[in-house]
Amino acid sequence: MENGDADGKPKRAAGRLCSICNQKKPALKRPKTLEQICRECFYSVFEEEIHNVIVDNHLFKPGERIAVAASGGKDSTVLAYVLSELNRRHNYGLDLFLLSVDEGITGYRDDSLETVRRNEVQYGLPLKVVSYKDLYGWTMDEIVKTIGLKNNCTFCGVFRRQALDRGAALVRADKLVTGHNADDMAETVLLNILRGDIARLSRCTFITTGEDGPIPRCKPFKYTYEKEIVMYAYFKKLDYFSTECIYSPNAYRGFAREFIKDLERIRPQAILDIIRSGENFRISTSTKMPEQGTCEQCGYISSQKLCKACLLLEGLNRGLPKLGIGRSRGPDRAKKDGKQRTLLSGVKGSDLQSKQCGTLDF
Ligand SMILES: Nc1ncnc2c1ncn2[C@@H]1O[C@H](COP(=O)(O)OP(=O)(O)OP(=O)(O)O)[C@@H](O)[C@H]1O
Repeated sequence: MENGDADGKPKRAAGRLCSICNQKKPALKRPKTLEQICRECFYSVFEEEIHNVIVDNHLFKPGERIAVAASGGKDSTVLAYVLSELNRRHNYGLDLFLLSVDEGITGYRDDSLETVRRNEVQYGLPLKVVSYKDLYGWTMDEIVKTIGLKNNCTFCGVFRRQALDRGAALVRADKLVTGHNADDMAETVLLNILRGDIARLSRCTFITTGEDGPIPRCKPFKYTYEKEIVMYAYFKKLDYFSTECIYSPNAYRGFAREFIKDLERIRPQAILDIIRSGENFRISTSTKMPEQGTCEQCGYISSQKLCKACLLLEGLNRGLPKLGIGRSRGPDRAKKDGKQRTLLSGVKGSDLQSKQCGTLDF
């Protein structure tokens, strides 16, 4: 029996000492395992789990330039901090820097970018900012004025994905890392099941994606719980921005989020189980998948003639902002749908099948 008292009862049961080091008083109940542990042991398991994920999945090679997609929020702030610590401690030999996208959302992104600018100094990581205005000629404030609140996340998700790739190319990054965490991953698995989106379901749990695209993206927090990220940021007193986007109610994802939180309350392991079931999902080899090519207009990867960003931009610039919105329809369905043809006159049939909103893709 470990650490037995004279009466034979283990000390751990009394809950007086950290269940890892058995020396210090516990400071928290670890959300992932419900163990009572001290602060130092929490830092160490939190950081070492991330290190193990990095090593086991061969995420980086020495000498690589790594862009940390930094929004100023808790996840990417903790990611930038922990990666720079691990890089030093384990000699990864990485050249790290911060990459931020300014979507042009007054009262939200301007404030969070201030946080990233402070992080640049605090962590000694150079920062590059790219903006929607420079890349696309539109800010999100202007887009929302044109299209209203509904569907604005589609524009933002598609544009951000491409903006991060373009920013990473500008600074000659070898890889991009994002702060997507285990909760985000489990939500996305659920959402892709609910939508019946087989293609995305099969790839949304990959730790690295886009190896055939402009730049590979990695998610070192794939198995890291959101609650632990918040605790880590809190105990370490990291400087991050915690306001929600003013344009993003994102109700559908919100339901999945609440459901995951309910499951977590009953059984914390549920988050990892959902990720594992997504990982074990296999598509029949006879299922036809979209072929990847490049956009005729901008040269970005696309399975259609025009990439989704160009299609959305074309709609905005032509005063038809709904042009690229909505789920794609097969050509037969589109042919039968007279209304659709009128709205999309001048746009070729295949454009209707452009990729959907990037928000369900990591
Ligand atoms: N404007 C941005 N600039 C750079 N990276 C971004 C930006 N917005 C999101 N990201 C990247 O995408 C990840 C997921 O973003 P999302 O908005 O879904 O998350 P979040 O959970 O609020 O993350 P965070 O706490 O880091 O803001 C972020 O952790 C970050 O790495």
